[in-house]
Amino acid sequence: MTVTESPSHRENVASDSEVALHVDGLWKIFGPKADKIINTPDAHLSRKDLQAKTGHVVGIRDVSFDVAPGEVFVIMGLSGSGKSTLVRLLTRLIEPTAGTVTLYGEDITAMADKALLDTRRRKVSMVFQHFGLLPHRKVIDNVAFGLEVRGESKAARRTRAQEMVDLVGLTGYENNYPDQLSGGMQQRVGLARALAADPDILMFDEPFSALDPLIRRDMQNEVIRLHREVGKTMVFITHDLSEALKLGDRILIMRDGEIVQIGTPDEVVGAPADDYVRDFTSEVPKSHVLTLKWVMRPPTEAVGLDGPVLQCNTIVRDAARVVLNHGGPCRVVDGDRVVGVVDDQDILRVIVAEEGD
Ligand SMILES: Nc1ncnc2c1ncn2[C@@H]1O[C@H](COP(=O)(O)OP(=O)(O)OP(=O)(O)O)[C@@H](O)[C@H]1O
Repeated sequence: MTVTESPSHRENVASDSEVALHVDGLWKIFGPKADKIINTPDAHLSRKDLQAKTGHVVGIRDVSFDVAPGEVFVIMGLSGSGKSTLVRLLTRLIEPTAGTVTLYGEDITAMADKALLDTRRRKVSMVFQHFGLLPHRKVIDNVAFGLEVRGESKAARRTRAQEMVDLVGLTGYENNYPDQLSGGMQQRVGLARALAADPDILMFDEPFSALDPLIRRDMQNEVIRLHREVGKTMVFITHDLSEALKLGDRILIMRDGEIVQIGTPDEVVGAPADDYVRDFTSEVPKSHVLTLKWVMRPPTEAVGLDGPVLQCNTIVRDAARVVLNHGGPCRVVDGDRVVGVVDDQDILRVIVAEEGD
């Protein structure tokens, strides 16, 4: 039988039981007496009430999650939801008030300064909205900067930096200075610099927010391509839902410093945890995100069917042509197991509902 595979990069998520990043009970309360507040009932007051009562601000409240090796994990929320605080806590650029962060088995929260610095240099790369390039250094030397800091030889860092410049499509611009490049190209330098260190994990804090929409789309595609090529674990912060849905294997949605939902794009759109997420996702073109799992009917009608067979993780839009061409019900499988059937009506229902949105 022919099985139509979903082309999604989401299949790259490691099924490995090893965890790349483990975050457990993480809190950040801003203010001089945060330590005193953490284990009291006050810690559970709303952000507004705690601030009114004590002058302290809850940045992050009891956040726990795991990121799998090779996963693209997106943290998404509106302004003030705590995204930047959370990503800074992960490498202790901000000290947590409580909780632990473990990177590939190493407890970041317990590290002494030297070990922490070493971890930041060797195991984690950050990409920020403001590229943070050194203006007096050429592209190649910006890309090599992290390698220089950690003492690699000039020849080794040149070779590595050139490979990274080529990887991000900047061949020929090695000797330019940052101000001779467009915003999109400067962010490519930022990506090359982050990858040059061969880190265990890449963290992106709203890297494309300052770019205009077309360049932004190019850069998102670039991240997808680079992820396919290098397979690194990525934590990506954004306030943009379409960016989150496009890039994320899973998405963590935050509000007021708390987790509202963690799920795959189709889970977030197909089964929003509450009205807040439902509101967020109401404008999303469902056929671009939902998989057949969400639209199929029970497999009872599958007996005796032949014709096309589709994997249940195929995006509805990608399955539409096959199903509509076939005309009748098609089997939906999970691996080899038949889990449902889908016909043209099931597909059209999603597409028509989308037109009505
Ligand atoms: N140093 C600080 N002192 C006091 N409060 C802070 C501090 N840093 C952040 N906050 C507060 O913590 C909350 C979360 O802020 P954070 O910047 O992490 O949100 P965000 O989701 O990244 O927002 P944005 O997208 O606007 O940057 C906000 O209420 C903010 O005012």
